[in-house]
Amino acid sequence: MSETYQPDGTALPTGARSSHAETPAETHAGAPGSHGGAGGSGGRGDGGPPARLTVRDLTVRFAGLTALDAVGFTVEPGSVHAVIGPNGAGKSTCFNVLSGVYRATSGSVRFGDAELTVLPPHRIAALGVARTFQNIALSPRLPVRDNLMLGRHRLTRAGFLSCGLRLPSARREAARHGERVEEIAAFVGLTGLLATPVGLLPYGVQKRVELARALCMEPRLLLLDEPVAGMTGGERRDMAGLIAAVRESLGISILLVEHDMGMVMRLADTVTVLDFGRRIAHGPPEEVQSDPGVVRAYLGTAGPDETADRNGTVDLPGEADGEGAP
Ligand SMILES: Nc1ncnc2c1ncn2[C@@H]1O[C@H](COP(=O)(O)OP(=O)(O)OP(=O)(O)O)[C@@H](O)[C@H]1O
Repeated sequence: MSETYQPDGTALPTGARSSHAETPAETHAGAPGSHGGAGGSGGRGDGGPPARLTVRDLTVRFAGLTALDAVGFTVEPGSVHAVIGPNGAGKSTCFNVLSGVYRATSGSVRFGDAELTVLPPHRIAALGVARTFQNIALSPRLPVRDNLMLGRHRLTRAGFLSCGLRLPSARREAARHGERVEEIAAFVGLTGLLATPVGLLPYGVQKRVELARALCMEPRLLLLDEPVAGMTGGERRDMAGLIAAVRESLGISILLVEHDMGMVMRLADTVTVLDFGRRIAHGPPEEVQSDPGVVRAYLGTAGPDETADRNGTVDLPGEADGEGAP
């Protein structure tokens, strides 16, 4: 891992944006890293400046099926960008290409100066791209602290031998990572739960642990795959507030796939809508919401009585219940 570690010790960028300040960061326990991080191993993923993500002509084919068809969009540094669309639209495929799990058939994904389509997942993570999953991917028997420490793994400089021998340098580094984990746990509201096995926590709290683990990677770009799926109304509100705080306090760019339209409309600066692998709309949430093509994609062409077509879980644009409100 040593080649991926950047001991820059810098703070994560503090967010300067305020257009979505409905949920102030003060509701969380301070921004981790906004006061210098936890020492040398607490630096941002690659020590570089916030980077733009540019997706161009991205195409993915599986045998005879085109899951993504020349899709393009840009995620500006420090912004929240949502990718939405009915079931099977290609959202997860897009995320899987961005994180290196799937190979693109053609097209380009640039993150800063790096071309992601040629990199394996661990190299993409090393550039500061962290991901959470639709289904929780944590170790349920391990306490929250250990799950978060796993997020620090790629930032660890000490080698196998020095860790095994418990050399002072390795101990110091482990202590710094431990402090950083505690800072991030406090920010996410998990301080009292660090010793609790993840499997014993309510679902909504587990989702927060997942987000905290992604933050432990010191990302510059967070890919959140349906972060409020399966949550209660209260849990959704908490998570929406937390995502807003991550952006406001840390300035991390966020790319979000989410079916909760209330949450998308309130959190996102820009929305890209996919349908059958094609981009059918793109722009600010309020524009996209009233786009006839988008309404048609969600409703189906047969009319509003057939709202349960491809899309049993999605609130239709304009019908958000506000549960996702930060
Ligand atoms: N590994 C794969 N092999 C073959 N087909 C796939 C694979 N992954 C996705 N697909 C197909 O690609 C299309 C897009 O799927 P994808 O999961 O990206 O859609 P989605 O928008 O994320 O849907 P959902 O909202 O239901 O998660 C679907 O037709 C799906 O069946």
